[in-house]
Amino acid sequence: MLELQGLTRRFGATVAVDAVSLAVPAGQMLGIIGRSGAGKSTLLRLLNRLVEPSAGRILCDGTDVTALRGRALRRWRRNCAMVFQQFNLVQRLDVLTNALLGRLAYQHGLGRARLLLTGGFPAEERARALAMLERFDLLGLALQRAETLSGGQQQRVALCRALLQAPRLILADEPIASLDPANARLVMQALRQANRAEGLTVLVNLHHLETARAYCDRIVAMQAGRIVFDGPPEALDAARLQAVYGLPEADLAAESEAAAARPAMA
Ligand SMILES: Nc1ncnc2c1ncn2[C@@H]1O[C@H](COP(=O)(O)OP(=O)(O)OP(=O)(O)O)[C@@H](O)[C@H]1O
Repeated sequence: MLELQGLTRRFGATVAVDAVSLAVPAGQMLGIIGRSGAGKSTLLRLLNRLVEPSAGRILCDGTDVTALRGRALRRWRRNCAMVFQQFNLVQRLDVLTNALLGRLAYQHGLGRARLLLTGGFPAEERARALAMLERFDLLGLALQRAETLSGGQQQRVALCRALLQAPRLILADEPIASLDPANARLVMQALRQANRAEGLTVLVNLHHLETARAYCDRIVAMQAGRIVFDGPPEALDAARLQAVYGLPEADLAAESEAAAARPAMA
């Protein structure tokens, strides 16, 4: 169980995440929606401690994640695999090596440096990565450079890399915002499959309510850093959405598409 208690993050005068409290049972696939600037990315970045909270706590199975330091913090970050809108693959490396980078989280010091320099991952790890690629229908591309792949294929490689990290949580920040509908579907199916098959908890930021409805167990809607809806997909109908955002679903989708077209904030 992941628990956020009054989690808050301020950037100067902006309250990006405002006293968010949320309990996410293990194995749940949670979709987070909201208008641009609602605080969705900041919330995910708080969870893996890429961003530090201004107030509040994060607990995972009773452990205070907000207090972790050093090796324990590294272990937590390994437990939280991130999937990004722009895939973040190393373009000049092949697909197999990109997937294997998920295993780097288990190496430190000299061992890590050696792997980075030589790419010489042990046979057992390579076999594991190949099996993962096969599972997501990418085996035939294993030796191709990442830069030769379509966006949808790249995102599925990024998901393989995340799963090879053997995480407990997947934090996916608008994973399909740069993809066409067919590729978006494949990536969402892959994410859902990882959630179901491995019981992984998934928190996924999405622009499209329809996608969140189709794939998630639960939807949280954010506005100005706060949670304004939290419930099952079927409870978030058009009327409720209009009440939450003050605009119809079509306008929300159009606004979200415009936001996705803008370059992501570093
Ligand atoms: N590093 C930062 N420095 C200053 N302000 C920031 C920073 N990161 C986020 N913000 C601000 O915090 C608020 C929430 O931003 P965030 O990126 O979390 O929203 P979002 O819902 O993910 O938006 P989008 O869908 O456009 O990515 C915005 O007002 C944003 O400008």
